[in-house]
Amino acid sequence: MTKPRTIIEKIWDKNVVYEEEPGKPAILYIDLHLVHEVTSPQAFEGLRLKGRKVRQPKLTFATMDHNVPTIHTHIIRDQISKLQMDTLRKNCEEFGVPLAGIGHKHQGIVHVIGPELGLTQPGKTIVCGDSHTSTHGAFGALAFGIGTSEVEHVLATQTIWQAKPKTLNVQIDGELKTGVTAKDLILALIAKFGVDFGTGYVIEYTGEAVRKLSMEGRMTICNMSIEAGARAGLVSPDQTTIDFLRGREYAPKGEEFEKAAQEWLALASDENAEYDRTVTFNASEVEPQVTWGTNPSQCIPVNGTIPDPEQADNENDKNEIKRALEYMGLEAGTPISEVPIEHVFIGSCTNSRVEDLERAASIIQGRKVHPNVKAIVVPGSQTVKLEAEKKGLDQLFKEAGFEWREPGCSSCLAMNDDVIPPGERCASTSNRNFEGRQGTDARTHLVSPEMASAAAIAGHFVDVRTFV
Ligand SMILES: CC(C)[C@H](C(=O)O)[C@@H](O)C(=O)O
Ligand code: SF4
Repeated sequence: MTKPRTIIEKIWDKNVVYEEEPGKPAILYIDLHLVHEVTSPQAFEGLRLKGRKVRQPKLTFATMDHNVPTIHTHIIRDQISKLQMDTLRKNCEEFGVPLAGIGHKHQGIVHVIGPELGLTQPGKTIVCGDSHTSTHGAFGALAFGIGTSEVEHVLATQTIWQAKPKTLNVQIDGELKTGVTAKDLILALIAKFGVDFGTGYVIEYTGEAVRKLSMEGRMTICNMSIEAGARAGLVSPDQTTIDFLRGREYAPKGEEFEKAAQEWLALASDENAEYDRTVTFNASEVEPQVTWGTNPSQCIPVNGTIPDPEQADNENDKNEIKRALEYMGLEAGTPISEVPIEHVFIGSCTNSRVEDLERAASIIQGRKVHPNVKAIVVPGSQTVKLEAEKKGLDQLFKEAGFEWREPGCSSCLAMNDDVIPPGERCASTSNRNFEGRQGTDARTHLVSPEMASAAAIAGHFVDVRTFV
């Protein structure tokens, strides 16, 4: 009998091309290399200087997302953004890399378009010069972010040096309650175990609650694995995965698909496979979450109050809470539901797929965005935008007073026009809330799409379960 293996080990064994000795970095073959405008310019320049080509242009796919304006996509005011996008276009032309740039029907956030085009598939090793590459792990792919020099290495060789990852089983039992989402689940998990519990590991999310999640929900939790410090996060493929991929543009077709589906299902972790570490969590206990601080673990249920630094366990925590409260302009003991907001951002690679937008729209029910709030909805891709419009979601949002924008990273980070002004507060469906993330001195509160939508209408945080 062969030893039971986790999916992480199965993908590793399949893709290692050279391993000097166990424990030392090995050369890993990369099945898909995703590229965006921010982390690729120097990598292509490096190839040019060395007279090298892109080894596998067909396994490489580029898009534009971080810098893209979301009002008029062709009017790029920021010169650095413009340069990065022009450079990507030139590089893709010169090196023969497929590009879904501005104006292309597939343009969108790199981690949204990979799955929706079916480029992301179980068992693939996937890299991108972007930390949230972990999103693709939802399909049972080993997907992780790399630095710009590694981007150059992968472009040139289609391989990367990697140390075999340690495995962490995050077993999530129970069931999410009504009104509680995958976003609340991952926020509550990070709140419980901290922003570095995944450091040095690839997480596999297992358990009943994970099996019940849609692919969109799985993408949301895998996306935020990085905020728990992990190298990557993944979910073993099952029927939900297969059903999502069938018929996608780059997925195999006909009999090829059925054959691939059998191979994909066989990649799931074997029963009794051993992990380096296991933690357990109960989904039934999760409430809708709101972050109050400047990292994702500084998070409380919507009916909770802002923590008091005086009650911290130690001096270090006390100072951290104090500093976060100061930056966020919050007082200890205030119910988070009394905190007024000025902005709402529904978007980002965490929560900008059709399902997310549908869930956010379901909260509106004829109500209007609060007069003090500016709320924007930014679909993750052109494909999402089109599909959402077919379902009439754009109308629902617009009638309620939300702005309906063009796809891109937008307010997730302050790298384009959608910057939150200093001192202003934003309920955001994105994944990072550190100081300055959405703009200098801007204050970010991470929430689910439903919670963001409810906050837009109420003008402050509110429990979606009592709002409907
Ligand atoms: C710009 C890019 C390198 C960065 C990342 O790696 O994650 C961005 O996508 C982010 O979310 O902070
Ligand atoms: S949406 Fe945000 S987190 Fe995702 S790739 Fe863009 S900037 Fe990074």
